[in-house]
Amino acid sequence: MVENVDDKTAYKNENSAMNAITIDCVIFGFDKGSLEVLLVQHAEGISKGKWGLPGGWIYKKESTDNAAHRLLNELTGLDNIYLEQLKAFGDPDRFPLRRVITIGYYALVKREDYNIKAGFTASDAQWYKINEIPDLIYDHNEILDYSLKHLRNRVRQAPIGFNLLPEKFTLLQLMQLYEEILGIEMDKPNFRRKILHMKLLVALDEKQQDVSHRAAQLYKFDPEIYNQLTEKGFNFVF
Ligand SMILES: O=P(O)(O)OC[C@H]1O[C@@H](O)[C@H](O)[C@@H]1O
Repeated sequence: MVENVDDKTAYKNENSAMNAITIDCVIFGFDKGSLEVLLVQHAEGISKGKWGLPGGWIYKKESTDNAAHRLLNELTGLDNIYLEQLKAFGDPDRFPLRRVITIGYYALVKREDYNIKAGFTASDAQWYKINEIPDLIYDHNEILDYSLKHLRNRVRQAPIGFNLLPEKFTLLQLMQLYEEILGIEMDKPNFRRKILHMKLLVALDEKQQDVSHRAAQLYKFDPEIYNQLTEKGFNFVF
């Protein structure tokens, strides 16, 4: 029990906390081989007309996790997303009017599985390619950069991102997924050797269909090894 804090002070502190903590969500989407981020255009307030990450204020009787899901849903229509908390961004000058700390959340989704619809305080919601991000409000470009670095570390340690591919895929599709998320170019024979060495893939007795070039072999993930690697983690060095 904290001493010397009367009810009035506690009430004041609770109110000030509600005005000093916000949520921001970085939603990465993968679509046709390209990595994108979901942004919203503000319809009101000091950032009217500008683009930023979907986020905002937390209700008094709401957990931060619930606030993240609610805000994302109200602003963009996205629902049932697995959001992971990233970290708090607390630069004293990050918000122009007063001290506001924001809690970052992030997710990586298959774009085609979701429909976007702007609502609440957003006039528009759009996916932006990762290398075509405009100037965002407040510190949102920094939050996005931090999230991207985090995502890049994560894909080297766990088989996240694999669920962005179709059930049956070619080695080239898998390599392109890694290249796009990591923002690097890979050597195909090297990638092939290393990925096959992990025994994570099952070669199918099937080839690509309806392609103009030479049809490539199709693979799928071995679910048992996939789960083992998800639990234990790995170190993907290409
Ligand atoms: O929606 P407004 O009031 O412009 O933004 C206020 C706060 O909500 C968050 O998204 C921002 O990062 C900021 O911390």
